[in-house]
Amino acid sequence: MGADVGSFAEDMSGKLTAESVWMRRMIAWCPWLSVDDLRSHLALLPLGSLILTALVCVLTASSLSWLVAKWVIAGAKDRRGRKLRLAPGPAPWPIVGNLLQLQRHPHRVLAKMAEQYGELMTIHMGTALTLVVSSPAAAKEVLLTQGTTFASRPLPPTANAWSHGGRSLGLAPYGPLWRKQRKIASVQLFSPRRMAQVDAVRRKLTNFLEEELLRKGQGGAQKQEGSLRNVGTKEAAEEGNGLSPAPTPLLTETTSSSLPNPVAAVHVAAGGICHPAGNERGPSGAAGTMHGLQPVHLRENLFHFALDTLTYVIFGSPVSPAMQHHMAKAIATSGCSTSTMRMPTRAQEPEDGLEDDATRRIMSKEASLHTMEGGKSGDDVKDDQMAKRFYDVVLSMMQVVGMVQIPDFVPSLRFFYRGYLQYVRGVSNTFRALTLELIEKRRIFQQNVAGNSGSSCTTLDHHQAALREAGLINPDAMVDTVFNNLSPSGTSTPKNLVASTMKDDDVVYGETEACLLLMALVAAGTDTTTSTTVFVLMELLRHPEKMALLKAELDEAIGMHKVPSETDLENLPYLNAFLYETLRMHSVSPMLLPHQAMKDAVVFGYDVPAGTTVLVNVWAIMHDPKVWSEPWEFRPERFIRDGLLADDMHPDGKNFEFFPFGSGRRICPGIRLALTTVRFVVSRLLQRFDVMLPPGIKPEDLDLTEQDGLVIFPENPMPVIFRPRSMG
Ligand code: HEM
Repeated sequence: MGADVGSFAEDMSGKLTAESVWMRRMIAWCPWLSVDDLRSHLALLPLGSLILTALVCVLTASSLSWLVAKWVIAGAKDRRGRKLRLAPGPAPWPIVGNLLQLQRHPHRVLAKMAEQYGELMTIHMGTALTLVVSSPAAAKEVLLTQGTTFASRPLPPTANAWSHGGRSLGLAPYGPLWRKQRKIASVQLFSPRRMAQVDAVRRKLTNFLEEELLRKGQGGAQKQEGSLRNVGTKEAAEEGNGLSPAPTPLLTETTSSSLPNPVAAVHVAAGGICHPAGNERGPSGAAGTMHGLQPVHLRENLFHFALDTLTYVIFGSPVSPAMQHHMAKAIATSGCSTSTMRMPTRAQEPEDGLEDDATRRIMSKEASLHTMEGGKSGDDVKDDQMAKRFYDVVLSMMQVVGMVQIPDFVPSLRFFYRGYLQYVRGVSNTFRALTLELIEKRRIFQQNVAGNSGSSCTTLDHHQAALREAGLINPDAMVDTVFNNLSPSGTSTPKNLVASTMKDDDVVYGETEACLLLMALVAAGTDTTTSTTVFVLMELLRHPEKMALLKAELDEAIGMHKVPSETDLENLPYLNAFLYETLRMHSVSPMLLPHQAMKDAVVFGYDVPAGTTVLVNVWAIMHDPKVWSEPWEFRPERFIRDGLLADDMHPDGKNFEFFPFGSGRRICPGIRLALTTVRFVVSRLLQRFDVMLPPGIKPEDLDLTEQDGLVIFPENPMPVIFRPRSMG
């Protein structure tokens, strides 16, 4: 160092500038630096000082904003000027508050924060004061003890645009309109009578689902009429059903080794990487196949199943392409002349399972209950794509309404947001148009039933009779009661049967409100059930030994062939425990839907001003080691006591350690429908199939990380092989 300083002094002799003084100092402080080093880096000085200045500015700004925020929180006052005592929480940034921290997996981030700040925590979603609830006791307090105070919903611009100003059941503020919608839903959809209807149609639709999964697994083109109904049964063996018993494997087992990543290979085999919207296109390759069966993506198939169940009960008929096919078949086999009807065969279908355009036209024209001779239904092609359109619209809705949208909470940014809101309104309007289409078709159908007494087999009443007989038309759909007097154009306010029986008629309840109610039921009932079923299947695949236990329980109690009744399934401890454990691990609505304080309140000594958004982090509670031992372990056994399902562990909203459907006034009204549906589908699939991972994939390869949205779903769902058990 001495030499360096000496040479430096020589070089610089005679011009001892401020710069050289600075260099000397640097060398004195940092003995490892040489003069050459410093000279070569001299050019970087301006950049360095710029960065330093920026850093200082950022630090100063954040400290100041932190102080300001602290001051704002500490100084928050109520309307009477009284100083508020808010629950503690992380310091917010100016303008955006804590939003930037919540961009991915907000339920997990908030659970982590709650470890530091406690069961009640204040955060700022932009300018919106938000209370986060993360313990059973606090959840009970806000959802039950003070349930009325917190029963409302906040309505940020996205939700507002989606729900036409909060007129949709799930997003409506607590008040007369919500009460009326909820009551109509309870009486008209969730009544025991209607649930019996659901049970009947579910049995039928599950058969079709099984067929569809097998058809897709076989590559989508094999002829399989009636193939599955008998799979694995004695009758099948007698009939020589092509699949049973133990047919010769169609292909030698293929592994995905030609592709470097087995998981990627499987997605390719199942029709491409499964993007968030669930790519369910037909199989296109042999990688990942087993006994000639290819892996099938689950989301769209299960979604169609849930959608068909609901559209049958609500609008009178299923809408998925597969069901359109079955309806066409029912008409064709009913004795009606087929001269006007070209029956599509499965072999004609393109691999994605959607029929070609000509077939679509035929099916929508001839087979759909919505379409009658004389073709009043308008666009036939659109008709047959209805399920796809529902699927797209519900997924878009889950994404737009479910994600944390910064401008929702930052009014000053809304100007840049108008295009987005336009888009949300567009999605909502598409949904509404679809719903109105179904309502209109039902109206035409009913008019025809009333007015058509012709007996010709080419008239609609013949088709309808055939479909009724096949159980594919619902003679008593919910929409008939909700809209008992639809106008032909569907635009004027219908007289509403239900409305006239309700006491709180002070509320406007017209076509828009009725339509939004039906939309809410379809939206809330499809993706939730689908996602839960997918998570159950994924957990079964992740735990083969538990799948074996569950199969053994089903085999022993029900056998492989009997269609179980609801009571049969309700009484199976392991099946229910498995479902509950899945709901605990992967509650598809991890923070329920947001609630809102309707008036000033005090919770556990903390002030909660009117208008505060309340997020109940049920995911955090169901993963809290203080509440659940080893919460990260998947252990259905925790729900079983003395060999029976523990009766205080039901997700009916009474147990605040386990309430994936919420609790109190806004509890999910579809709880029973959801539980019976998932139970039934899972049981039927296990009775009929060996549900398997594609070759090369190990249980531990399964990634169940959640994809964010209003309803969460596995980000990378694994396609699955459904092998008829008779082949095993
Ligand atoms: C596994 C399936 C399901 C789960 C996990 C689930 C969960 C939930 C949750 C957590 C809420 C919010 C509760 C709250 O904010 O306190 C909710 C609300 C709702 N759910 Fe479900 N749900 C499921 C299936 C269904 C089904 C099948 C339907 C109907 C067809 C349905 C209809 C609704 C409606 C209409 C609401 C809004 C209730 C209101 O705001 O008053 N859900 N659901």
